[in-house]
Amino acid sequence: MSMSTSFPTPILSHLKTDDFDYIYEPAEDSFLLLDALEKDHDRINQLRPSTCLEVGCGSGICITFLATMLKSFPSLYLCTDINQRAAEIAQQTGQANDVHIQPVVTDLVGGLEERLEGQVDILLFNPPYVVTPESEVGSRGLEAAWAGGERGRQVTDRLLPKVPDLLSPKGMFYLVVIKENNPEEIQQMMKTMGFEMETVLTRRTGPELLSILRFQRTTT
Ligand SMILES: C[S@@+](CC[C@H](N)C(=O)[O-])C[C@H]1O[C@@H](n2cnc3c(N)ncnc32)[C@H](O)[C@@H]1O
Repeated sequence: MSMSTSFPTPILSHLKTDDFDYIYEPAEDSFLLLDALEKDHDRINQLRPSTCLEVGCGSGICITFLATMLKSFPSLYLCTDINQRAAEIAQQTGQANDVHIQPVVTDLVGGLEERLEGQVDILLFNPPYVVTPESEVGSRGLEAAWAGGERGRQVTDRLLPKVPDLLSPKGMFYLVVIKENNPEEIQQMMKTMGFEMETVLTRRTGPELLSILRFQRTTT
């Protein structure tokens, strides 16, 4: 039986206004990902996740929300960010919400791949998805939060080939995209790696048509 449960948005009152000069301030994309996780609560619960990983955690709002949602499971909540300040703040966000998350400062999942091989039950990525000149990609500061280069896919496309090695057999990968990222092409790329895609939620906010995509190994 499916139960509709509502989980609180993580407390962020420990953040100061000037923190957002350095890290990504949660916005509609972040909140859409929270809504998608809440919508998928039963599905995620059934997986009994023991290792969850968010790439590009920023303030830590998403991985903290997931940890809060799954509080009854003893699970490892890891997150990475290329921005050191984001990693520091994400840890504080976990503490402020009474959950333990472990941030790592690295590029995508650099240094963790071997250790996490086949272990990740839930993988989250709200990437820098805005279409920008290629030259704007590669910062370790605030620009890294949105600059996605050509079609807004430069960073996302580096993570996709790593997903099959990271995910556990029933693991699920949640990805935030906008229409300009060409989700249909991402679907095809992931299909060749043995994954099927479902769109969990879609929402228009201003000029952005945002979607949350869920990938899981194709069942035969
Ligand atoms: C759109 S923000 C999302 C932040 C947060 N997850 C949220 O939803 O509010 C993208 C995040 O990815 C991080 N990021 C960008 N490139 C990265 C990379 N190569 N490796 C790890 N993190 C990266 C940025 O620093 C930023 O915190």
